[in-house]
Amino acid sequence: MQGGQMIVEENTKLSSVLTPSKPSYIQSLTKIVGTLGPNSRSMEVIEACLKAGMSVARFDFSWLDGDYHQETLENLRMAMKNTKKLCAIMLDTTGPEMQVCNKTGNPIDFKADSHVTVTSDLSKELSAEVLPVDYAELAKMVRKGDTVYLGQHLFTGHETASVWLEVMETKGQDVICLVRNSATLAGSMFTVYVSNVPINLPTLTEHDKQVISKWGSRNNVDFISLSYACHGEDVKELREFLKKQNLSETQIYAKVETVEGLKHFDEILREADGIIFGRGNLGIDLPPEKVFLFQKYAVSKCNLMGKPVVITRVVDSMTGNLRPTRAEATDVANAVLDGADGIMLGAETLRGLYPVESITIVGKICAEAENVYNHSLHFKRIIRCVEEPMSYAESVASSAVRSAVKVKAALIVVFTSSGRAARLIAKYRPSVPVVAIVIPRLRANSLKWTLSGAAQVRQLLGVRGVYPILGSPDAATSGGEEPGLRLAIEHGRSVGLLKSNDRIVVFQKIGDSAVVKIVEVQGQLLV
Ligand SMILES: Nc1ncnc2c1ncn2[C@@H]1O[C@H](COP(=O)(O)OP(=O)(O)O)[C@@H](O)[C@H]1O
Ligand SMILES: C=C(OP(=O)(O)O)C(=O)O
Ligand SMILES: [K+]
Ligand SMILES: [Mg+2]
Repeated sequence: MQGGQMIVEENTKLSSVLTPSKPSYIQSLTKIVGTLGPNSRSMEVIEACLKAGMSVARFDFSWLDGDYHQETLENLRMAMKNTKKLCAIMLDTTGPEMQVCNKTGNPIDFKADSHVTVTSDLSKELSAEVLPVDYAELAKMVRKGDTVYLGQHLFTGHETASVWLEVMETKGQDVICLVRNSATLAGSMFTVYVSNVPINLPTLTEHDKQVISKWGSRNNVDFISLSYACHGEDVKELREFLKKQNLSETQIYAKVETVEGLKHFDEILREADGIIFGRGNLGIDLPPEKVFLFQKYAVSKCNLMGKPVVITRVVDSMTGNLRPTRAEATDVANAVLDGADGIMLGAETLRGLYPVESITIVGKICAEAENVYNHSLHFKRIIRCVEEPMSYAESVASSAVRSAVKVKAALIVVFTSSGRAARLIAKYRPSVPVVAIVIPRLRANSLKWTLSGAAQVRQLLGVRGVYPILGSPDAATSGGEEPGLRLAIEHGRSVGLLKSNDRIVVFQKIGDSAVVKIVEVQGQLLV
């Protein structure tokens, strides 16, 4: 393998900048998580989002109730049926978050250098001078000089969409603040965030537990995004809770978005199934010049562990514009070059004017970055860090990725039940798509038999480069290995990823051994 030491392939040609990329069935190997809300909840818009490349839908319970999200989810289900595109479901917890309710929905103008009283007295009316917040301990937790941010639900980095307040003094349950920038806040709810001051509530609140046990169970959610994860223990606690709710298959993505989370990043990563790198809040907790540094560390650690990592808040300005800023577009590409598995869109899809365009443009940027991503450098870095002796599966999975490069394969096919084998292949970041055939398993509890597989398929939709399909439970037993492989080839052909004489690399475990083989599309064995 070549590649050199640069983060992009050293043989990248300047002329490629001017060459338009060919459209492909796969918009990008990097996955796109879209937050669904008022501007992205109709079946038509969701269909367009799926076609544009959204493969995970986030339901943010910081805002509105289960009935509202249920309606959106029903639309998503119809949209999946109509487009024949799968999408995973992510429930995002509220966590210890403070909110201001704007009952009238009228926009509120804040003027720089004016004063505002933030109070926990909820009988007070909301205005540009008084902000009632749903947290009784607020005045006790802040001190003179602290910074309080106030923004629309999913506040963006735009100073015109969020307000920065400086604490002057506290009086009883009131906090008197100086308004630092002029802004107009619209919408029915504003989020309040005090930079670097932990709020005295558990990461998984009682409200979150209720939402998970009702909405999460009813819909068998694929992922929980655990907001404000601060310790490995937070993830463990949620895992225990999920078991009790009969949701033990649900994966946990810890949203690391505070300095507390940063301090305990390694233990959080150990416990979680994936990480959401929440730059919205982190961008407030950390000085702007430090965020990239944590991003590099976090993405690299996730890559080494082979756990998916999703970067948030990339194209904030697309909330109101058809094009991202130059800095945002470059930032998306850099997240891909860092090694991110996914990009999460928040305000852009939830309440932005251009949800579909935001997904499309992010997908295009990701695809361009993937084209020049230095896969071999990544491969070498990962393999250097795996302890020896390697597990057989890891050794063979990495060989599968290497073989795919050497024989210029068009696809890698992997058989998996839990999804583990597909993640192992993805860890080595192949430059070609990985079609994961998920073989369902029959499971029994004291009451009934169930087939696993559907959740594992959807969960792989969050892993860079992996395209899961559900195999048949008897593929492994009836007629040997061919039916499963045929399914992958037919799928690859039908979507234009494979043509005659293309080679594919197959990774599978048979009994206790893991094997790689190289197959030509006609079915003729080359090796
Ligand atoms: N060619 C094939 N066709 C159909 N099923 C296969 C084929 N190769 C392997 N399998 C089955 O796929 C499943 C993969 O599961 P497993 O090896 O446990 O992966 P993981 O550890 O990722 O869950 C096994 O049940 C295996 O028998
Ligand atoms: C994704 C983030 O948080 P939220 O869930 O509030 O959108 C973030 O802070 O980047
Ligand atoms: K949330
Ligand atoms: Mg956040």
